[in-house]
Amino acid sequence: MSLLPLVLSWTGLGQVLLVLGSGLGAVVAFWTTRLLLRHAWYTHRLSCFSKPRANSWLLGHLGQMQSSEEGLLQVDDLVHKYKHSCSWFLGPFYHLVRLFHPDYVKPLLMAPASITMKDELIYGHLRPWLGQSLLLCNGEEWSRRRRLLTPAFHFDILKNYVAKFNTSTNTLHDKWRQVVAEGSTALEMFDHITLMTLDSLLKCAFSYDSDCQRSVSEYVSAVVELSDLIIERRHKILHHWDWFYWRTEQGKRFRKALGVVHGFTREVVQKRRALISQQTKSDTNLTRQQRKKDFVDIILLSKDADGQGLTDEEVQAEANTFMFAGHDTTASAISWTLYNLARHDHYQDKCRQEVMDLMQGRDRHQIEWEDLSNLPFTTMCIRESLRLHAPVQAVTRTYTRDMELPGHRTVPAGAICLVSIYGTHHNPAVWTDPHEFRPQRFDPTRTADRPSHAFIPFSSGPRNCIGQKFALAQLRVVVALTLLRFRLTPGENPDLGTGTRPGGVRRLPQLVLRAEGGLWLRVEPLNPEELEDE
Ligand code: HEM
Repeated sequence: MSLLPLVLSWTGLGQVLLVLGSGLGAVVAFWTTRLLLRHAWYTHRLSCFSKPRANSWLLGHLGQMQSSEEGLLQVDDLVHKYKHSCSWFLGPFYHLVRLFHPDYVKPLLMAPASITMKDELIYGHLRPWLGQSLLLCNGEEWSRRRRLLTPAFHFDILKNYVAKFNTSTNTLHDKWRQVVAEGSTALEMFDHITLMTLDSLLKCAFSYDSDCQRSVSEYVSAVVELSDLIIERRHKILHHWDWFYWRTEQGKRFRKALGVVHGFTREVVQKRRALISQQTKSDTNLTRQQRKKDFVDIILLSKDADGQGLTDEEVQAEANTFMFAGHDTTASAISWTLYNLARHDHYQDKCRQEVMDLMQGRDRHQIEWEDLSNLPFTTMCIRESLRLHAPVQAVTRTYTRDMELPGHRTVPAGAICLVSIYGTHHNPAVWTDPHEFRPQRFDPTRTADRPSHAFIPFSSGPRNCIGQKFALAQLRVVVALTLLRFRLTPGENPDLGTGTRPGGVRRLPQLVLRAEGGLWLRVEPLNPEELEDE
């Protein structure tokens, strides 16, 4: 065999490789130059903001942000030092402005939705689960959906949910009594309360009684799994790359849980659509009214001015979002409120007295819609807890045009604005002793004492939380019924001997604010024999 063809083919291959190599080199050089120029441009445009010390001119603050107690203490330091805002960058890729003063936050949150975008860095991983839903879409598409969904959160609809909140809370309390009777001294709040919020959301969204507080529900387990996996994905930089993620163990688990959740929602929506069209054929006023009973019904029937409604896929996306956005956030808010009341027994007693006065003369513990506005002090405690332990720590936005802020500072179009709810709620320029639990701050006669955007647990402006009235109603029902039936005191994780120490917990900012090792409280039934009958 002659060596000549082999040598020739190697030479040819060498040439091909040389051409490919130089082509690839040119592409890499082009993109690197582009990235560095972009980096230089943003660095220049953001120089009007103070910049905390970075790791290097290229890596910036990469690796400095932590999802832990230390991360929150770091925000406290930034707020203390920079008062309103600072710039921050993660390698040459992401350029951020961190904002933590009401005067700086306000122009951004109040900007028209048409120029406001949700950035993919924070929200992108939710897309496979929630699709192009209200939480994630932008521009005209967002406006259309918000118009179609707003009726589902009207007072007249929320009223109907209050009975469901009572029922789910009763189940929670039955479980607590049982666990206490079996000898447990302390309970982990998040586990119990997350199941309770999922239980009530399933009732409100789909009229579905999952019994998930007492038995394992495949759907509920899948929702919890998806929430956990999203947090895990955020922390692993390689997992941000879709192609890689879907091949990992976690990616496969995510897909499996997604199958369960999407399958459930699809089935409910399709069955309900069929039921509605069947009922439309035999249309009477009665059937019309019966139909408008849960979230899926309402959004299936919702129509634009031009008579267009949402498709089945769009309804599914919104129902998934309702479950996602509603369960962890409300569970966090309820858990932290109970924790704060456990640590301040004089406020707990005062709230309990308020609820007992309200219940006087009634033969059963049932909070009605009309009662919600008659719990002023309890509501103040809830608001103060939402300030001190805001479930959502920050929201991020980008803008399609430059945004003017006080002090002649400009955020250039495309830069990520990280609005720190935690920082704003703990800014000493706005709140005296911001780390103290003081419900009096929310005395209705004192609202004029603080700037309009000092308290933003539900964000603000056009993209604020559509579910805030729903959440506040549920919070009041759960807190009121809990105080009627139980005395709360700080407890300890029996396995670790840590948890809710008198000195406080280590906070854990994930998708929502949680506590490392859980939030442990002692729950002591107040009138066991009377409550057995409920
Ligand atoms: C205490 C409980 C809650 C808190 C603290 C909370 C907080 C928030 C925040 C901060 C946002 C803005 C997110 C962003 O801009 O990226 C938001 C948006 C949203 N929330 Fe809530 N939320 C709560 C409960 C709920 C509930 C119960 C639902 C539904 C049942 C819900 C549904 C939504 C939706 C759909 C959006 C997106 C609105 C839009 O972009 O137009 N939330 N929430």
